[in-house]
Amino acid sequence: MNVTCSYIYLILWYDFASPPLQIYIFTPTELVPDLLPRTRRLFLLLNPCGGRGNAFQQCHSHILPMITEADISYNLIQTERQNHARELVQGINLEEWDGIIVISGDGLLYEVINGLMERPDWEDAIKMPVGILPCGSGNALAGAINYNAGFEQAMGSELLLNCILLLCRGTVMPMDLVSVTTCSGTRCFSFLSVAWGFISDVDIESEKYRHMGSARFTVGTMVRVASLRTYKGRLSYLPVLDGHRPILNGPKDDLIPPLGQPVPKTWVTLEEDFVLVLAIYQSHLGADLFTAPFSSINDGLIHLFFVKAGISRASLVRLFLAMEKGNHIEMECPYVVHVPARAFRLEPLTQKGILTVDGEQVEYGPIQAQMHNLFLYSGSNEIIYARSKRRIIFF
Ligand SMILES: Nc1ncnc2c1ncn2[C@@H]1O[C@H](COP(=O)(O)OP(=O)(O)OP(=O)(O)O)[C@@H](O)[C@H]1O
Repeated sequence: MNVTCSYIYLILWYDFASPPLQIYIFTPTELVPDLLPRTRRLFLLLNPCGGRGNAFQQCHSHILPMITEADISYNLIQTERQNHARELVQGINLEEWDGIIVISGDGLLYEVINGLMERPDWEDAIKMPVGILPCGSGNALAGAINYNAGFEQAMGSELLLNCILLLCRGTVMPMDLVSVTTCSGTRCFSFLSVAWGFISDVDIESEKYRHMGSARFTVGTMVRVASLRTYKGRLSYLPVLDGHRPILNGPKDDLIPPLGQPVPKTWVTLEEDFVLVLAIYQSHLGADLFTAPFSSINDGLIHLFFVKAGISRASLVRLFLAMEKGNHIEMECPYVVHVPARAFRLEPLTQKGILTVDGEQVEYGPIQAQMHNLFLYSGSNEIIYARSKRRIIFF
């Protein structure tokens, strides 16, 4: 049969971006390679020091065989130091890649997103899909992606396998991105959380137990519960009054006045003794911490949680245990408050403390943040992609 002339060619392939199955019917006289979907090219960044330091082994035993099978081509670079990934993404040619994937914890993705935003062509750079294959300690974004994709909550290799499958499948979806300004005026971009008090203390103080993997947080929690501290601070936020998202014009912070100027009168301000303040925009704070069950990857909301002083140690432990399955919301503990917001400002009034953005320690002092729903760096499954004004992820 001469297929190059008088027959209609029926070519079936799976279009990963528009499930389920798409049928493409061609009536050409010739099959040309341009008509077939191009092999995806991914820029893989591996942190050999993330989590228990086994990313390299996971890469060779699971990741590379599966993505090769999925006909994805890649360049794999092992990061050599902190901020290496940030520098690398500032220099890449965007045209050459279909996505940047970190094989690490959330910290490396934080570097990648901020590296992209620091480029002079950030408006194009941020359209680059990004993704995460969890090989860190907390793996919060991977936990959120896994949940969003409908998988059972998973940890370790199971979570990694789910995420590799989603990457191979290749769907993209939008994700929220928040700009955070610290006391020196430095601005960074955050996809996960801002934390102060108990959570950031555990995160940073448990670095010394890094060899334990995610168990480091359990040990850190116990240590911190034993010497429970409270922090005085002022928390102001712009509440969500209607169901609509504000119309924002790019990454200019148009909801928050500069630090040092008072917040608008429409904001709510409270001064308290806090055990913790957490602003989270994903469902998970760690792969096994289902902190904001009502949150979705692109709901445009900052979920503000705070725990007030007065909570007993036992209640705090119960809170974190229930959080594993997301049942802490039903506890209705009077010391625990949740408010959805568009923007917030946190002014610590206690002299010493730890503040983190996406689990990374930042300078201590007043900090504020706002949601940018025009640049949604999707995290959902694997790859985040910004299409025009929205950021989308590959599943
Ligand atoms: N070669 C390297 N040596 C030392 N540190 C590195 C290297 N490459 C990257 N890093 C740094 O390691 C830090 C932690 O990385 P990562 O987030 O991947 O792991 P994690 O902290 O164990 O996981 P998670 O953030 O999910 O808790 C990042 O801040 C990153 O800058």
